[in-house]
Amino acid sequence: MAASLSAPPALPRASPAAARVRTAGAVRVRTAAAALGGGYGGGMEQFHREDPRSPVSVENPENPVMSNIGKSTNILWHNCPVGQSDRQKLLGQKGCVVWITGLSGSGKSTLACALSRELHCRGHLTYVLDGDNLRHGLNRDLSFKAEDRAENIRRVGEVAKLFADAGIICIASLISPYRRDRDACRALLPDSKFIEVFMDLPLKICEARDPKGLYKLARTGKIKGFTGIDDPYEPPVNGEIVIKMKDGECPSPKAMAKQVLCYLEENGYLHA
Ligand SMILES: Nc1ncnc2c1ncn2[C@@H]1O[C@H](COP(=O)(O)OS(=O)(=O)O)[C@@H](OP(=O)(O)O)[C@H]1O
Ligand SMILES: Nc1ncnc2c1ncn2[C@@H]1O[C@H](COP(=O)(O)OP(=O)(O)O)[C@@H](O)[C@H]1O
Repeated sequence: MAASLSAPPALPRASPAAARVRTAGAVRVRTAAAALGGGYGGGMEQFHREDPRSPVSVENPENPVMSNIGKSTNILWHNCPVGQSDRQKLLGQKGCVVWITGLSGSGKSTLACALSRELHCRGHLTYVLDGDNLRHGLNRDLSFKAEDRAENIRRVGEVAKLFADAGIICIASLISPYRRDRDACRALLPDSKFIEVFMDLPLKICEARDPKGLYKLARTGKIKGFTGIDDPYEPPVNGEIVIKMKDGECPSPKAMAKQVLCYLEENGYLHA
């Protein structure tokens, strides 16, 4: 239906790909103006996809769909002939994200490592994305104020999604204190590929552990905005897995890992 359409009058700084498709005379473009609701007039709006993030299948190379996403203009989704299901078959598992959330000191990293080890021993490919570690590199420009935590979680959600797409069991271990940010990650991973694990341990226990001495610093005002002390933690409402105390005891790292492992087994993630 777009074959009769011509390119909009002033396509801002066309990429080589855009130039290529324009000379083919069959351009469908979602412009920055259109993205803002202005459009180019002439019915360009009709070519918007409902979800500009969803992959564009370039089934008809004569008629590709150009998109503007965020600050990226004139971009085109390229499909690869080897897909997620091919990689999953190769690995004998389903790519997914095990998202571990909870207070500092609740045992997120301990569970992430124990789970990764258990899965590895059973021949499964995993990768751990640990909040502390990522803040040494990818997220080193981010602080602990709310908008930076949100950006932290957004980036890790996107990276985790790539790992899951690669067929890997990605274990993300971050405080991720705000429900909205975690839910946004869940939305990135449909088909139950986002498994939220809540470390439901009382603040008192986490604070007593205080392996890095951060709670002490927060209590004396030397760290501001510390989660659980003077910054909020919003527990999951409908998470898949809850790790909690039993008879006043915290389950051992192995027991916590087993709980998650059973979930993965029972829900078919450990088979392609
Ligand atoms: N203000 C404040 N609040 C919470 N945590 C703090 C803060 N400052 C430093 N730290 C240390 O940073 C680790 C948490 O990083 P995350 O990336 O997981 O945090 S978040 O998800 O963006 O909230 C966290 O690591 P864990 O103890 O492993 O959770 C802390 O060691
Ligand atoms: N299940 C557990 N039983 C006993 N101690 C634990 C358990 N999980 C973690 N710990 C201890 O608690 C402290 C905090 O654990 P950690 O995994 O670093 O938490 P987080 O990543 O949530 O900050 C560490 O000293 C760790 O050894």
